[in-house]
Order: sequence, then structure tokens, then C-alpha cells
Amino acid sequence: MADLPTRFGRFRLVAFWNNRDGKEHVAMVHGDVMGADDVPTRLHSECLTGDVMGSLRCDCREQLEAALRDLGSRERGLLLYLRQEGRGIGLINKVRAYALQDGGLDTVDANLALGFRDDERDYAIAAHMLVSLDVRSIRLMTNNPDKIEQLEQHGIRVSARIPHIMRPNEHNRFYLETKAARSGHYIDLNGKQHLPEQGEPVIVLEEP
Ligand SMILES: Nc1nc2c(ncn2[C@@H]2O[C@H](COP(=O)(O)OP(=O)(O)OP(=O)(O)O)[C@@H](O)[C@H]2O)c(=O)[nH]1
Ligand SMILES: [Zn+2]
Repeated sequence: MADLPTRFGRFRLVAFWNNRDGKEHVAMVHGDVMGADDVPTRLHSECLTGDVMGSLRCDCREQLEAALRDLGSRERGLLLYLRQEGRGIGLINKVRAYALQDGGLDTVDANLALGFRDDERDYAIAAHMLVSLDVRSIRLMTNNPDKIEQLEQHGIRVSARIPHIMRPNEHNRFYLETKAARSGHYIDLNGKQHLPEQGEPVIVLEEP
């Protein structure tokens, strides 16, 4: 474990090695999470194009920054940075999927056309990291029901969901609409939910 002062506050880094996928995953820990209940937690799936390159095709970087800003301002919080590039299909295949999307397919059909499931992610490593950190229960920042379901299947208690919705831009609106329409994500871009301004802190609609 090592200190990691960031623009978003003080975190500590704990790195993990997953012998199933051969990848290194990392936890960013803010405050005292060991033995704690209801720890505000974000599971972030790696997105090189968004997180590093500032791509507007998705909302990953905005979600990452909003999550860190929010977690860093709380008494405690946890971000698991999971090396699941392209929903688990890897970078090369994500670029292939983007090329298919340039030709008109949506994210789901592009994955299927490449012979993958729409989402290949497995959250076993995330559950393992939470157990290793002795986190008792989490409040999960997500719009993705599959994350909650899989974590619960792995024995993690998710005491609440904190919506994590970013305002769409012209490049990612269809991508976000596809998440809602085809992947069952809790995203309503048509007015019923209040969307934060671009880059604004997360709004918490549901607390335990
Ligand atoms: N295969 C594929 N992966 C993508 C695409 N766009 C973004 N991703 C990946 O999707 C992952 C982010 O997952 P999302 O489905 O956007 O969101 P989520 O993390 O499941 O849901 P939230 O917790 O609500 O944010 C990252 O690994 C991105 O690299 C795409 O067009 N195709
Ligand atoms: Zn992304």
C-alpha cells in the first residue's frame, strides 16, 4: 500500500494481481474503509480512449473524475480501477468495434458481430478486492444493474445504489441511449432525471 495524493484528495493505492485474467487491478482508498459498512464505492472499467485520450465517444473519463471528486470529498470512499478494457474484449477489439459502429452498428451489435457477448466483464476480482480490503458493505455508484447482481452473487453486500449519470454530448448520446435501451442501464436522458452539468459532481438521488 502506498500514498497517492491526487487532485481529488488523498488516496492510498493497493494493487492486486488476478491470476484468472493475468491482469493487475488497483484500488484507490480514501479514508478508513476496513471493517466499514456502506462504503461509497465506484467500480471503474478501464477505458484508455476515454480515461487517457479524452475521447468523447463515451462518458468514462467524466465518470472517473466525477467519482474521484465525490469520493475524495467524503469521509471514506473506494474506487476500484478494473483492467477490463472495452467491456472485457480488450483494446484491439474495441477499436474493431468502434470501426463497426462508424459503419452504423450500435455498441451491442458491434460486440456481437465480433463474436463476443455484449459485455464480457466479470466482477469476481472486484469482489475479491473488496473482501481483501475488509469492506463490509458498499453503496455502489453505478447505473449498471449487472454490476450489482454480479457482486451480490459473489457475496458482496450492496446496501444502496448511487446513480452516476453524466450529461451526454453529441458524440456519446447514442452510446448512452443504447446502454439504457439494450443493456438495461438505469439512464433516462429524456428529462425525468436531473442531469448534472458537464463535469459537475455526482448527484446523489438514492441514499440508504
Ligand atoms: N466493447 C465496447 N466497449 C466500450 C465501448 N465504449 C466504451 N466501452 C468500454 O465500456 C466500459 C465502461 O462500461 P460502460 O458500459 O460504459 O459503463 P458501466 O461501467 O458498465 O456502467 P456504470 O457503472 O453505470 O458507469 C469501459 O471498459 C470502456 O472501455 C464500445 O463501444 N464497445
Ligand atoms: Zn470509455
